[in-house]
Amino acid sequence: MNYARFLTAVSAARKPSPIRLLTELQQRSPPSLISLAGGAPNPNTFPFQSATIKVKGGDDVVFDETVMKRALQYSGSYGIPELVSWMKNLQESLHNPPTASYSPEKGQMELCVTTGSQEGLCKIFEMLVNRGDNVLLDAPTYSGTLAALQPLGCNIINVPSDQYGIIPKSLKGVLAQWDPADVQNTGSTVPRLLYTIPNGGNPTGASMTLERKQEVYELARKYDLLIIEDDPYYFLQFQKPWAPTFLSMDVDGRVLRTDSFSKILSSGLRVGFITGPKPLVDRVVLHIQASTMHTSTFTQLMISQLLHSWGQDGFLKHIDGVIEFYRCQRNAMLSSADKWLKDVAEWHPPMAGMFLWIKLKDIKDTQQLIMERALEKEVLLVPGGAFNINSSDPSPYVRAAFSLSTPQQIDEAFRRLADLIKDAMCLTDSQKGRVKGLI
Ligand SMILES: Cc1ncc(COP(=O)(O)O)c(CNc2cc3ccccc3n(O)c2=O)c1O
Repeated sequence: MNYARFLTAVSAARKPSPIRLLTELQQRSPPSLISLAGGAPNPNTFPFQSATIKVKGGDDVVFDETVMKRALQYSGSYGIPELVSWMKNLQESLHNPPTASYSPEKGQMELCVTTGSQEGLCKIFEMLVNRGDNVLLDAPTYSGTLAALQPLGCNIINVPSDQYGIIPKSLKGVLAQWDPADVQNTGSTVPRLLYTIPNGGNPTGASMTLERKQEVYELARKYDLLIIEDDPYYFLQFQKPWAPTFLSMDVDGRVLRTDSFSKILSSGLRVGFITGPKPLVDRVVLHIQASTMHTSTFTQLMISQLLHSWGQDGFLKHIDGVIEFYRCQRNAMLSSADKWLKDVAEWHPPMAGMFLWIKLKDIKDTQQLIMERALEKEVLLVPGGAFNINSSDPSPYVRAAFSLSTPQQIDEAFRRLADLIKDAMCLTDSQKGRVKGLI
């Protein structure tokens, strides 16, 4: 892979920070080293002494005075070594990436910790996307991705998809407007990136099949695309075996995968991961050095202690409990949807994630209906337009999350939604004319 062709001028210009290099060096040196180098504050001046974080059904996370001093101090930009190595081992166990055994220049699997996968996405886009670039993704998509991408001034090209994710034949059709031979030419307009959410898509709940991933990967090889596999719902797949990932089939070193602990350990701790080819992950780390320096050492140590006490088996056992919770929530939402909405809406049961993507049958655009009239009925959902490449494009969909409300609240919410839709349908034609989005 020629990774240089993917980098923006800004990313290519990034250089290692000498100070950060010293921190990495010091972290790898024996305690006998005496450093007068780093401008780090003396932790003896910090007011926090120790901490014990109680863990449900497990060993507490204990920060004694020594650990607390480390937790409160600067750390390396890749992430603290013990967390990075634990995660690398997990990625190798789960995905067995071909790149794990590659040389660095060939795209060896590298991993860095990010402050949520949102930071990972933002820095990946800023590393790869120039103004005017063509970027491929299957819309509707996560609004946070659009928020990170659109200000970069790229041209987002939609790839048709359905409840099983990207439709390979449609991707082939979109790419057919370019000649793969043009790919390496400077000034080529061939897209260089394909972004997708392969499991429990946000907002659609769609999950890609292995066959589709394989076809998409082959097209990415043909047109030399990087695949950004944004997979925060990977651990929320309701059926096993979990779908093989793009990372697991990445023989070329063309997959950048973002993972997140938000849906399984904590969203407020803000810990995510990028796994991908070393030449690209290293560039993201240079950006981290110049921006946040690193994700909070305290939260990394907290999570690392937990994961080391659990081991991979304990972690996966915890995940099983999380999956059971969301499966019950999903089933509750599906049963309430059947009960209240089947005459006025349609949907596909999600096989992962935390969202139900509901198409209202007689509504052209849900924006006004939800943002004004739903609030009167005291029910809140996200109107589908928020997930469109052009948010002002009408959307007959609403996104309903089954993560936080109880089954009883979900049932009452859908009763109110059904009420709202029927009210809207009973409007006279002239009244309908005044409510934007009604067919
Ligand atoms: C596909 C996809 N990729 C990346 C992320 C970011 O997750 P991170 O690891 O926590 O940074 C997400 C998080 N999605 C959401 C977050 C959120 C936060 C506050 C309030 C509402 C939120 N809604 O609605 C969301 O969908 C996601 O769905």
